[in-house]
Amino acid sequence: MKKIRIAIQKSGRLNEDSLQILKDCGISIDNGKDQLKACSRNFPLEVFYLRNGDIPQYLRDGVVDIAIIGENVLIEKGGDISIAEKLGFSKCKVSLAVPKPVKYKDVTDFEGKRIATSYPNTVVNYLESKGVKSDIHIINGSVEIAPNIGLADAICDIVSSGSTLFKNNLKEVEVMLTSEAVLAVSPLIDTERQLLLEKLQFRIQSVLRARQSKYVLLNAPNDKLEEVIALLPGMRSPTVLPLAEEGWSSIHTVINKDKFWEVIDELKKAGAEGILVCPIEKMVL
Ligand SMILES: Nc1ncnc2c1ncn2[C@@H]1O[C@H](COP(=O)(O)OP(=O)(O)OP(=O)(O)O)[C@@H](O)[C@H]1O
Ligand SMILES: O=P(O)(O)OC[C@H]1O[C@H](OP(=O)(O)OP(=O)(O)O)[C@H](O)[C@@H]1O
Ligand SMILES: [Mg+2]
Repeated sequence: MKKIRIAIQKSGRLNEDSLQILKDCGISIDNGKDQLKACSRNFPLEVFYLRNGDIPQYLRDGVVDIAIIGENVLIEKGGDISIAEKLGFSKCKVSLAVPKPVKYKDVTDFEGKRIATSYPNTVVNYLESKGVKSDIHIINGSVEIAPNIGLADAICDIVSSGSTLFKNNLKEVEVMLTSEAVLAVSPLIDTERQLLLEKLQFRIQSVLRARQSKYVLLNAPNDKLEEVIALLPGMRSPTVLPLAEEGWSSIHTVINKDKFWEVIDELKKAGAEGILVCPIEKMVL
């Protein structure tokens, strides 16, 4: 039987979360340190540990079938490669920034300016779409220092918390794109491995759904049930079970983890007590 070949980042920001999502999908990987290739014991899958920036080419050549990679890298180097799934981690933006004291009007301010970046295609395409032509300087790391050492007038790089920009006295002036980790697919994947991809995607979707949700249990007096239930959008409708104490019920439901904090005060006001919130491991619809 063929194995599906997945590329994940060898080391860096995506490595740990990529391995974790495979683990949450019940896929165990024999992971010797410093190995470049590993196999799963319980799923027909081979893992290749590669540099993030090299992955689009491996996908294009069909050396790997799928990959976990930053969407921003696909936009820069792999416009032809399709995305099977957004994975919800490593969220960031790719933005243009200028020194804080610069008075910024609009994107035409970049006309003829020197921009340092590791994302030349992304910048050129963005500026071209606005009819702006700049002078692009490609550098591979510590991009934010470029304006301070006189190498460039502006930069384009990843922004997350904004603290790297802040430390270098820069301000974000244009957000070109938002990105997160994605599951990307080689255009050359064969039919047999496509079926394995579908199995893997089924598992990933159950894991991602579960990560977004909480299992909530609470008690409420019977005369308040309707009011409490109206506040709880569940998978279908909540389970209601009688408590040993007469006149009270226990309500069980699944709720979006962010939604829970929005309704907690209202639930208490409506008469809910003993509220328990539990993690969900997998969620199959
Ligand atoms: N500060 C950040 N916050 C959130 N996500 C980020 C951040 N920086 C990078 N990322 C995301 O993680 C990906 C990997 O970033 P990382 O810095 O680990 O690797 P790299 O140096 O770009 O790649 P390589 O593996 O080729 O050395 C980026 O492509 C981006 O999608
Ligand atoms: O807005 P922030 O939260 O400060 O994050 C943005 C920074 O994170 C990334 O660098 P990283 O730490 O990955 O270092 P690198 O340049 O060595 O890749 C990116 O290149 C930015 O410099
Ligand atoms: Mg980085």
